[in-house]
Amino acid sequence: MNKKTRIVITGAMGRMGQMLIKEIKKNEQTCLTAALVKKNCQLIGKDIGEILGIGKMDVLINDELNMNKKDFDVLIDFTNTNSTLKYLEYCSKFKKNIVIGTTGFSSEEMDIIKSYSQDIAIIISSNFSIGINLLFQLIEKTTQIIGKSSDIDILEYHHRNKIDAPSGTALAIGEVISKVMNWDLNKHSIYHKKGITGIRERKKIGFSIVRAGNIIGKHTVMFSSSGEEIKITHTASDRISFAKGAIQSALWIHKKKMGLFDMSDVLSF
Ligand SMILES: NC(=O)C1=CN([C@@H]2O[C@H](COP(=O)(O)OP(=O)(O)OC[C@H]3O[C@@H](n4cnc5c(N)ncnc54)[C@H](OP(=O)(O)O)[C@@H]3O)[C@@H](O)[C@H]2O)C=CC1
Ligand SMILES: O=C(O)C1=N[C@H](C(=O)O)C[C@H](O)C1
Repeated sequence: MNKKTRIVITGAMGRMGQMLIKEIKKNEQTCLTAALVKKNCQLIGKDIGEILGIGKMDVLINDELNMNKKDFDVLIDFTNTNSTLKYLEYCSKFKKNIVIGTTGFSSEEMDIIKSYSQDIAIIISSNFSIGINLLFQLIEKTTQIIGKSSDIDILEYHHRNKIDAPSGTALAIGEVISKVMNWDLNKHSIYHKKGITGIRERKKIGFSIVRAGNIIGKHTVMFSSSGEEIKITHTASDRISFAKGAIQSALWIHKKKMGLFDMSDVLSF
């Protein structure tokens, strides 16, 4: 019988961490070997399964990845940028592959992540849902056809607790559009407008951001041209869509030796 892929989850008590652990428990191809939380968390030493109400998993909540390299195959991280880079360093040291879901990295931090991919295999994706990765394809095609004759806006909506903006997904959509249009996204973006802003500039992508309630994640791309408007929207109604994609990615990257990949490699779109 094939061995299960042994997974470490960081940010175990986070919104994504909890969803990932629940899905790992259900998946016959995976098992959880560590559930990591911030230092001095009150839950350290307790069984993660019992805390999440899904039955004892014999994995005690911990704040240190003090395992030697034989204890896990892949680490999945949905925490914050500083924490992710710490775990990435650990994975590189012990030649363990990593799935990164955390968003909000600077371009310098992305360069650091890329440098580690010479030693280990890394999957990083701002959005592990299949739907958003399909949307990337739809946006690329739409931009090729009507990008030159449209004002293009990206509207993203998330829960009130999201600490980064715009979303990683919105930026990824912006990069898809910029690549087609041969633009530098940093120079071709418009953010919140206030006061007498003047007429909208052409050749710029407008970003609009909403943080409210418990919105899981919604992204709308709007192409407005004279006489018509096209809107393409993806709505995530449950974090399970992200968790399933991240776990599929962990299974995919388990045996890879090195390299930097994203969800489109896993889906082989
Ligand atoms: N790529 C994708 O498909 C998706 C990406 N995301 C991204 O994932 C990230 C997390 O999102 P979400 O789960 O909603 O956020 P949460 O804040 O709910 O979860 C993050 C968790 O990480 C914990 N944490 C912080 N530092 C450390 C550390 N050093 N070691 C271990 N745990 C730590 C936090 O603890 P504490 O609360 O005590 O600070 C928290 O429990 C965000 O960047 C978000 O944008 C989210 C959904 C999908
Ligand atoms: O913080 C979230 O919740 C999400 N963040 C990701 C992003 O920044 O794009 C993905 C998803 O939209 C949910």
